[in-house]
Amino acid sequence: MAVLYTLLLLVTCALSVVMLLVLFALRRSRTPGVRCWFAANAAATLALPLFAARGVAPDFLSIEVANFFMLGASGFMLAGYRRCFSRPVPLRMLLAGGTATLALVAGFHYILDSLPMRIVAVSAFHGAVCLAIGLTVARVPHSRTRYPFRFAACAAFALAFGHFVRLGVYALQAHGHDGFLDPGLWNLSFLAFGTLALPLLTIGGVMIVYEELVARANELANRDFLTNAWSRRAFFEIAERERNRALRGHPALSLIVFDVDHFKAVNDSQGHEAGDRVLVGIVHQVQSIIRSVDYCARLGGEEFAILLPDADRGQARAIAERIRASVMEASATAGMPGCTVSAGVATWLGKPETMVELLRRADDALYGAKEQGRNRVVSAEEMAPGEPAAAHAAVPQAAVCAHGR
Ligand SMILES: Nc1nc2c(ncn2[C@@H]2O[C@H](COP(=O)(O)OP(=O)(O)OP(=O)(O)O)[C@@H](O)[C@H]2O)c(=O)[nH]1
Repeated sequence: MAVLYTLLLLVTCALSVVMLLVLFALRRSRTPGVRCWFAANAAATLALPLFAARGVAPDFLSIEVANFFMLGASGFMLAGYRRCFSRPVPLRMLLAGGTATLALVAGFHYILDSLPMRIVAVSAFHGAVCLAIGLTVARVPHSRTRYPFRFAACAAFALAFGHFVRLGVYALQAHGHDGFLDPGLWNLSFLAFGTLALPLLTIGGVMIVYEELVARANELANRDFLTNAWSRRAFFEIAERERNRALRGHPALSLIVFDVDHFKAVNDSQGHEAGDRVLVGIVHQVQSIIRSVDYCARLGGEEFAILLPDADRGQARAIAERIRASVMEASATAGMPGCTVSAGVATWLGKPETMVELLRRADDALYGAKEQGRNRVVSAEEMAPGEPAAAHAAVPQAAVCAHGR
């Protein structure tokens, strides 16, 4: 049986080495926490062979030094999770708890030699750390709906529970034993359970980092770098999704396309950087006007689209009008001299109309607004059939090509 315990400890050590290799691959993710998790597994790889060497190596090494590294491993694991979520690391508390635990371990070794009491002391520390990890993850917004977060929180709470049961069992001396490597159901179960602790918490952390990296990559792909509006690519995906939703019983779906008037003149007179600031300022204003369910996307250059789910013709026009008035007002006060926008509004005609066709109608209305003198809103319905400004037909056509419709 002693061989089985030693084997379990060495398998745990091997798992920590595997975790080190996995974490090494994440070193360039620049995610806070990865280094701490790496340190946690490195500390465990040092501690576990020392535990396994009990009876062979001097007691000081297999008890005090081994526990020193194992307590450090727990502390680094918590620090990793705290840093990962930009939460402060309770360094003083960890140091105080770790030092007190280590003092108790030494006391229950040199003064009153009691293995159960040493186990009680370390279980209290490891249990508290796991509980703190579980609470840290569970408090992250939306953690309940995201699998990696649920996984890490459940693992941490289960491990905390296991440590506290272990503490209780040894505190009550429910099971008599003479040594760490004694054969016994409790010993074996706790050791087998403990084997999973660090790997489980590391895997939870790695899954969270992976999820965050995917979210970051999506954000980069879907957002316009300058204005943080949705990108053109994301716009067509969102538009298709909203059209499908509209087909399922929410038929009111409208689109505003707007464009900054004489923007070339802004660039030419005030410089490209000032032009950039104008674009950012306008999107900022639009975001403060539209509803949380609406989507503002940059189609290219100084042309933007706003998709309005559950908005009929009148509501869409009212929102476009508010945007136009707000930009004009800001142009007088907020460092965007002479800046106005023209907008075209179109409301989805139902099943036969594709999003590209809707965009074409909104675009035609926009160019109608430009032709009528700019700084105004025109609805697609106001345009006579066949009126689309031929000079601008190339823009929607480009969308047709890009999206295969
Ligand atoms: N600063 C800045 N300028 C841009 C950006 N993208 C496109 N532009 C400029 O936007 C201007 C668009 O000019 P035009 O297409 O002639 O349009 P306009 O001057 O706004 O005229 P109308 O739309 O007819 O009112 C060009 O000068 C482009 O260089 C950008 O990201 N930043």
